[in-house]
Amino acid sequence: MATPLIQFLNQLAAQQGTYQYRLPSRPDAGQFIDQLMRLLFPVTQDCQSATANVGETYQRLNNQLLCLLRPLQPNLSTLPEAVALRFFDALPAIHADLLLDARAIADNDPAAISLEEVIAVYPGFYAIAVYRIAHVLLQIDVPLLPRMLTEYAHGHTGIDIHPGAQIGPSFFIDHGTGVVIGETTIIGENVRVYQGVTLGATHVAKTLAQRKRHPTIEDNVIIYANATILGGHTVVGHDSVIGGNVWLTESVEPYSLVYHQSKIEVKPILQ
Ligand SMILES: CC(=O)OC[C@H](N)C(=O)O
Repeated sequence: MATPLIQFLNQLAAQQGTYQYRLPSRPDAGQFIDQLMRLLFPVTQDCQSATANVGETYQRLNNQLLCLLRPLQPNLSTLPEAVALRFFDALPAIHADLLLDARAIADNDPAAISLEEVIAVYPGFYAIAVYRIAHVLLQIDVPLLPRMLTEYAHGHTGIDIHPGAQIGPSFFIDHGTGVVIGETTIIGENVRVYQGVTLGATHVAKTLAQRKRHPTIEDNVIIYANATILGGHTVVGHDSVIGGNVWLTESVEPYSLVYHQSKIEVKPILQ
C-alpha cells in the first residue's frame, strides 16, 4: 500500500498536466547561454577543451535551443525550428551590439586593461550580453525563456535586467552588484550605470502590467552608485549626471547635475 508520502508525491506528479506552461530546465538554459557566449567571444580557453569546429558547435547550439523551445511549443506562435532560425539570423547584429558595449566599458573604465578582460571578466558585460540575447528571443515572441536567461545572469552577477527593457548601444554597467533595470525602462546610447542603481516603478500593482512603469534615460547619462530613479513618466535628459544615492521620481532636463548637497561631518573621536 502507498504510504502518505508516496500518495502526496503521486498527486504532485499528476499535477504536471495542469500547469499552463511547461518550461525547460534551468541548467539547460544556463548551458545554452554559456556555450553561446563562448562561440560569440572565443577569448577564453578551457584547460581540457574538446576541439570542435564552428559548424559542429553551431549544430550543438541549435539543438540545445530547440530542446529549450520544445516544452514551450504550445505557447509559441511558430515552430521551434522557425524560432531558432530567426534567432540565429539575429546573431551577427547581437554580436556587433555587444562589441560596442565591450568597447564602451574598455574605453571608460580606467581599471580595464583590455577588451579581452572586459569580455572574459566583467559581470556588467556578461549581464548585458545575456540581456541582449534574451531581448531578441522576446522580440520573436518566445515566452518565459528570455526571463529564465536574464535570471540566470542575475544569479551569477547580481545584475537584474528585465528582457523587456529597451537598451541602446554602448551600455556600460560597472561593478554591477544590485543593479535593477525594470521591464519598461528605456535607455538611450552611451549610458553608464554603477552598482546598486535601480530603474524602477513608483507603484507596484498588478493592474499596472503592460503600462510604462519604469523611467526613460536619454543618451550620454551617467548614474552613480545606489541612485534610485522611479516612474514611467520620469525622463532623465541627455548628458545628465545623477549622483550616488539620489532618489529621483521627477524628470530632469538635459545636462542636469543631480546630487545631494548635504555634507557629511567628520570629527576626531575623543580619546
Ligand atoms: C524594477 C521594478 O520596479 O520592479 C517592480 C515590479 N516588478 C514591476 O515591474 O513593476
